[in-house]
Amino acid sequence: MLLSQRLASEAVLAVLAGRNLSDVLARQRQQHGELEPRQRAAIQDISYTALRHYGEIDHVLRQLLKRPDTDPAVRALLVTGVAQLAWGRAAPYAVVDHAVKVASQLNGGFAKGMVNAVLRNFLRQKDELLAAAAKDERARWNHPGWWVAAMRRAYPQAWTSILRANNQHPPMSVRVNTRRLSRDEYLARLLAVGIAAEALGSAGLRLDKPVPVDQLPGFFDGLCSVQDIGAQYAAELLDVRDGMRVLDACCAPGGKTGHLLERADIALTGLDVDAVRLQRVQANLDRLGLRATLKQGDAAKPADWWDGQPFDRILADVPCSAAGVARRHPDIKWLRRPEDFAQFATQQAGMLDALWGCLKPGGTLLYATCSVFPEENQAQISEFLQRHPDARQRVLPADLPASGQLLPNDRHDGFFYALLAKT
Ligand SMILES: C[S@@+](CC[C@H](N)C(=O)[O-])C[C@H]1O[C@@H](n2cnc3c(N)ncnc32)[C@H](O)[C@@H]1O
Repeated sequence: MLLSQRLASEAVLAVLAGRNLSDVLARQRQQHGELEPRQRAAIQDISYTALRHYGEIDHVLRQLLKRPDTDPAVRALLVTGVAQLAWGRAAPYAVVDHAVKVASQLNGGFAKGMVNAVLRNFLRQKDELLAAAAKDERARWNHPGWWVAAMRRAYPQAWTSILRANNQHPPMSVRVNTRRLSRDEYLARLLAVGIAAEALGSAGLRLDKPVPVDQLPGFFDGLCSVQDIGAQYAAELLDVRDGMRVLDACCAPGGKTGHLLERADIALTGLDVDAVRLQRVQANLDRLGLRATLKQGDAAKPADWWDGQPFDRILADVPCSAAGVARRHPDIKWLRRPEDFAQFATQQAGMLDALWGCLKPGGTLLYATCSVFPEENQAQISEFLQRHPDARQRVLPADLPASGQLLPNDRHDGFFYALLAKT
């Protein structure tokens, strides 16, 4: 556990310094080839728990630390230690003992005694400290105050359930490759190996409990993909038909690309600005036995990659704050800044405007984000409609909220969809 605690605290330190948790964990795995699967799982578990509860932990540490200028590496070690003591399964004495050993390796070990004292004080006063944290808004909701305020403004009824959902463990869902077998046939195969699931949507199954992908029957042979139920609406909404020319404009890692190709025999171009992420799209298509033309390029600059032949359908699954999937990436809550939204909005508007020019009259563009912030969603679309008199926003099918805004819950993540028809 010593190495797991050290690497988890280093991951939290990196996130608090502004880095993306998935990237940091991936880098650690490359650098520490010796890590066993259970250690990798422990590092992920500790760092995710620490960031899920960071508002509370930060509040607790402000009470326990005498000096506000604690060394950041030592503080990150305390953050992970408190997370383990409050929400972990490891024996408290082992957590404290190992944290002290990690501290002895940091900067000459000056903080050993302090780490020991702070963690023991936390154990002694845990209930009172957590009760005090529950009275502070940032700590109680484990979100930055500006985020809490924004959700309250945008969703006067639902804001508490959104924030609560963001702090829960996400559900795991699969999409059945219906070119190979039906949803119900795959459900029977899951049940046969003891994996219980509920059918949702035309190809979706939400598992009662997450499982490693290698336990999913036929996963490596392309019988299914792991994909949130909310994300599975995209391909359904775009309503692709045999023979259509389709552009998946921000396609990596290819979750929706695969789904579009499973639904009809289409000529699909998958575009992404990130060449490394495009390799994952190809790997996903290979696993599913599907084909697309993949191109690296900027969706806002069609002149660099477009042959001038208009598309019947365009999926614009644009980069966004990812606030709707914060429970899958708990670092997001602490990495985003209010000023990021103006930048996202400018980028999204640039892509939408450019992609609109690539769509056939009579064609449809689906704008999608995994966000719950209105400025990236309907506000963005309302401005787009002002700029483009040849665009109409279509009514969504009745099984989706009329607003297009899916909020995170126990069935799916938070997503936004707007279907735009070109007259
Ligand atoms: C939300 S993700 C797409 C997820 C994908 N559609 C799926 O279902 O698996 C957004 C993607 O947009 C890509 N991206 C960011 N800026 C871009 C740009 N200017 N042009 C094209 N792709 C871009 C990112 O690399 C990222 O892969």
